Amino acid sequence: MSRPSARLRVIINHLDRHSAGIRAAPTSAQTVSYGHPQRLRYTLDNDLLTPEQRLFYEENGFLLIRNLVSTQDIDRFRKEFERICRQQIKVPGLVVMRDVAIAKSEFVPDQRAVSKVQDFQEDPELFRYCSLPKILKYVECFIGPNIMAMHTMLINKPPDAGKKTSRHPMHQDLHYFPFRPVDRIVCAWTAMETVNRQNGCLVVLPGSHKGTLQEHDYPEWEGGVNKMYHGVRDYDPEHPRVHLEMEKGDTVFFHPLLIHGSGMNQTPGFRKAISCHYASGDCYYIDVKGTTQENIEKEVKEIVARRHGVGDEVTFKDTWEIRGRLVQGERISM
Ligand SMILES: CC(C)CC(=O)SCCNC(=O)CCNC(=O)[C@H](O)C(C)(C)COP(=O)(O)OP(=O)(O)OC[C@H]1O[C@@H](n2cnc3c(N)ncnc32)[C@H](O)[C@@H]1OP(=O)(O)O
Ligand SMILES: Nc1ncnc2c1ncn2[C@@H]1O[C@H](COP(=O)(O)OP(=O)(O)OP(=O)(O)O)[C@@H](O)[C@H]1O
Ligand SMILES: O=C(O)CCC(=O)C(=O)O
Ligand SMILES: [Fe+2]
Ligand SMILES: [Mg+2]
Repeated sequence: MSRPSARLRVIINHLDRHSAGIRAAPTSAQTVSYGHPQRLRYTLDNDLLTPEQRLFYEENGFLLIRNLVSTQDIDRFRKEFERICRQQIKVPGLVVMRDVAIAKSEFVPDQRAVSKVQDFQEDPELFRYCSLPKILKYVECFIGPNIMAMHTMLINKPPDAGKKTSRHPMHQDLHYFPFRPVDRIVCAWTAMETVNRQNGCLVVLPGSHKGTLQEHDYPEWEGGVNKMYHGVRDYDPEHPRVHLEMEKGDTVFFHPLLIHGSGMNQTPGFRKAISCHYASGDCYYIDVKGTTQENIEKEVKEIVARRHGVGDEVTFKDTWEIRGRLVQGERISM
């Protein structure tokens, strides 16, 4: 086997060939602090990723690690989710979402109708996922040692009710985030059971993380679209895509500009996954006024106003600052 440094050089040469003219010339400060100036842009120097894994993330915007989270942990997360659905515990701040096809029907929804819980940062059992050392070791490779858990979800994709509302339109997660820099944000998404095309696995557009943030809107889907499920406008269904079929415990890390979605669940089971979006403790908030993110800011503020009876004094930034939790290192500017 060749020495890692030699293999890394091969990767850097490869990246140079493929990105000539795309990246700005590095400043001398960047040359000093990174060693591989601006070439390995999406990953940081670390002892965990192989050069091949680094190159894969650099080029594709995601990295799939098989069998990362133990069956025991996942079974505990599932039990806790069931306790929440049965309303045996109440978690402050938790958002429980039902599929729009069920929410809008006469049918009185029982616990099986929960399609997603979000913001479980106050549930110690579910939040354990966000602090798992094996997850954080990977997260550190992308965003560095100061790690904030910004957004948490357990997705329980329901059997499609016949209107294709169980789909998640193609989107970039950055659309929802008023913080930067973009390359110091990463999502960890773990399959809680076999996830395949039948039950609606993640679908990604490899390399789309190298683009910019696109305009997002509700897709024009006949059967309806779930609240806040914006999709990239002018999505081209012909674009090459990859279906990420995963087994229980497999975990994918992906960049917030990676265009992704998930297909409909054509099985009778509820497809489960748990995820957390992390940002570096030295990220900073931006004002989204005048940007494509204005529409999601408006919607979030309306929901917060309705739920908490507050007005304009609660900002988009506030809603993120309140939810963010430090899981490693220092909270510097978040
Ligand atoms: C990277 C990451 C950030 C990306 C994402 O997370 S994308 C998805 C983002 N999703 C969210 O943030 C969750 C948003 N959902 C929520 O906040 C809630 O579930 C709400 C939609 C506000 C509903 O909550 P809640 O008020 O408790 O429910 P209610 O039963 O009282 O319903 C109030 C009105 O909302 C409607 N509704 C409920 N669930 C959905 C739905 N899934 N899609 C569309 N409309 C829905 C419901 O029918 C009702 O409408 P009206 O009867 O007032 O017309
Ligand atoms: N018009 C559209 N706009 C935005 N996203 C779309 C559109 N059509 C499909 N998608 C998205 O593309 C992804 C794949 O959807 P689809 O329902 O075809 O699933 P699939 O996994 O390809 O299923 P199958 O195996 O049946 O082809 C999902 O994220 C879906 O929401
Ligand atoms: O689990 C899924 O279907 C993907 C959800 C997703 O991408 C999101 O909520 O941002
Ligand atoms: Fe997403
Ligand atoms: Mg399809």
